[in-house]
Amino acid sequence: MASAPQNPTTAAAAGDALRVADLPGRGRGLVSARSVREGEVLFSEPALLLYPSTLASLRAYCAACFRALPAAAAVPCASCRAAAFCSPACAAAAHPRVLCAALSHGGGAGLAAAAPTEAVQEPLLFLLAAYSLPDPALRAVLSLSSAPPPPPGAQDAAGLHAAVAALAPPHLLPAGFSPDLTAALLAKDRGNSFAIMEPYRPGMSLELLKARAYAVYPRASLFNHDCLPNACHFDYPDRPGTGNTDIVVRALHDISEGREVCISYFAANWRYADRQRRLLEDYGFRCECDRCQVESRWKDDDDDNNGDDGDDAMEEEEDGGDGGDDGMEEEGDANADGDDDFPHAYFFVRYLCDSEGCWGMLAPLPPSPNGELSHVFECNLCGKLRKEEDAMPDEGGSGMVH
Ligand SMILES: C[S@@+](CC[C@H](N)C(=O)[O-])C[C@H]1O[C@@H](n2cnc3c(N)ncnc32)[C@H](O)[C@@H]1O
Repeated sequence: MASAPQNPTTAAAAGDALRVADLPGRGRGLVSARSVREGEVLFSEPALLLYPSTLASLRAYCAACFRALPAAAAVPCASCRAAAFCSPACAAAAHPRVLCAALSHGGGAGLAAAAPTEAVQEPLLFLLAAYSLPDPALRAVLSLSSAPPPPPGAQDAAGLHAAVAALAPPHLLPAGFSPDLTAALLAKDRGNSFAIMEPYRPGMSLELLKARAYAVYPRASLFNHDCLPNACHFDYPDRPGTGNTDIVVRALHDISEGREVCISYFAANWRYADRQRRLLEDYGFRCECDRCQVESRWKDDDDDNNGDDGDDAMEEEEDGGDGGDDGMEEEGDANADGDDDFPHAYFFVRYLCDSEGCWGMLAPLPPSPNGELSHVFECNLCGKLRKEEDAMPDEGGSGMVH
């Protein structure tokens, strides 16, 4: 398996590829402002908010850039001594100040006591990072769309608010600090955070792929969902230079001007019932995309085989969702009565990674600066590079323009 490219943002065509549009029944969305070619980088953008996924990841990764900490040369944070940086430059950049103060609380034990499980650590670390933001950035987070309220018992917003109040010095908290603001922020996290995944290394079990951090990207948060997406995102946290935590979004295939550009909020091979449940519970809408319209007519979709774990989908992309024989569709799934009932089989063959146990999406590498298409596809989860002809020996161009 070839390694992932180190500079995947090259060859973005001139001119902004996307514009924001109000779309009936979908809120805001991103629409192509011109025709887009397969593999094109639609944009890359830095995070508005970046936070460690767990307390364990705080100890393993630089608190500023989230690269793995060098074993010998890590620079401890001079204030909290609990977080560390990979270099003096990152130490100078610092880490979120409310989080830093919370890490010092109780001689360093306060945060761990308040958040004993990873399920609590993630939202608490989010809140501590969000309450560290300067006012305009906090308002930008609050301008994003909100996830629906979690089911009763799923997230204790009042308890998380009390933990922030106990851990953070009051003078560091914003004027509007309140249980309502905390609940509003948590709804933004659930609806908009992206996982920055541990990059795949050859030989690594795909089950060990975890999020090392989560990030909120203001523009990428405007992507609506489609079960047959025409774009997908990549992260390259270990690439050299600045911008290693930037999100990179690439087109899966050619997109004509005026088309909405969508990503999938979870692995694209989930079954109809699981997709609908997740989208309704975590994002508050019923999906009526072309694929769902076809699959809603299938008679025996296995509703029992869902394994949905209730995690936030956009945020928890690393969990694969379903585990085991996991409610994921196989190409030519028995649900389909025949080829006519599975018109999107092409999509699965071309864009779904075929590495064992992987559920990533394959997007073409960007066209070269002179416009030549790459014909090599990169998986956004395991990093596999696959030649186009290896997926579809008898096919020529993509044939997909939407
Ligand atoms: C990450 S935001 C996407 C941007 C959002 N539309 C906005 O106005 O900011 C997710 C929310 O967008 C809406 N959404 C996303 N995909 C949708 C779809 N296919 N159909 C209807 N609503 C959708 C839902 O309200 C969902 O909770």
